Amino acid sequence: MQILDGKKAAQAIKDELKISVAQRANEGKKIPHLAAILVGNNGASETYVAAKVKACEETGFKSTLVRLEADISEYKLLEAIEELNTDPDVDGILVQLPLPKHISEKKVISTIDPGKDVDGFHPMSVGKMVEGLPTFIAATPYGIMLLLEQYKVETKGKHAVVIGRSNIVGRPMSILLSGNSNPGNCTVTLCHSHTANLKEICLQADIIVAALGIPEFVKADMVKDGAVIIDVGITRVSDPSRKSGFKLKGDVAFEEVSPKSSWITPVPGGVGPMTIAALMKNTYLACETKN
Ligand SMILES: Nc1nc(=O)c2c([nH]1)NC[C@@H]1CN(c3ccc(C(=O)N[C@@H](CCC(=O)O)C(=O)O)cc3)C=[N+]21
Repeated sequence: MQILDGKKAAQAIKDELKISVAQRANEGKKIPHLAAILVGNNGASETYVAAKVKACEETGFKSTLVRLEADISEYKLLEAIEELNTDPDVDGILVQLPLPKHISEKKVISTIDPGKDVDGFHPMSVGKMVEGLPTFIAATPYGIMLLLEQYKVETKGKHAVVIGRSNIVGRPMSILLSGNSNPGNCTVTLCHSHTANLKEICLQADIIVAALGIPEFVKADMVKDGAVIIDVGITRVSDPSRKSGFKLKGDVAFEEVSPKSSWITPVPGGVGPMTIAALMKNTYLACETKN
């Protein structure tokens, strides 16, 4: 068993970006600027957005955090996005999900200027990704691809089983892994809550991407010897022995699954930090393309 160390790989990406940004500054060029919108004060969202702002500071990016009340109207939120769309200094826009129930996430995502869509959630970005055209790729699937690349994990000809069909992780992941480049060239099975014989399908997997959001769902008896395990889950479960009152659990039962795996991502320290590194790469790309 070997660890796919997302924390380390993410640091390497941020170090590279930091040098590129310093070089741009030296040449008198514009520095990347990420604007994040946070609606309400969901605890997990606060943590993630704070981590994104911190990553900007570490790499020399400019960042702006726009905080809006949980009861803001959809119209007001769309206005805030339009303002960032037209601000020439802003390169990347991210609206932290999930949003309050009264706001349409689809409408919000579609309002973001596709040239600034560093989350890669806009239908235009998704369409380009499906066609294999250069575009912003959603940060979590992109981060996973970068991690596989960094550790030179062989994917060609492998059977990848993706569990979870969300627009932000499972579905794009299935498309990227089946793509005609490296990493990729997998045969992909996309599983979800209505999949019959999930255990049997998982047992055939050379690569499992667990992105369903149920803590410790993937058990040892679902995993073939030598499989590569990518754990996208990050559920907060209560743990009174900790200062924070919770600990993070992945979608994989790490203790029993890891001995069977060839490669495995830990939680925390796996996919999470790579998500942020990928977002930074997208923001740098947005800046470079525009300026
Ligand atoms: N518009 C939008 N874009 C996103 O990219 C987005 C989003 N909404 N909503 C929620 C998910 C989740 N997400 C994570 C980012 C970092 C960590 C991360 O850094 N995790 C650390 C631990 C952080 C902690 O202590 O909680 C780790 O796994 O090591 C996790 C999850 C981005 N998402």
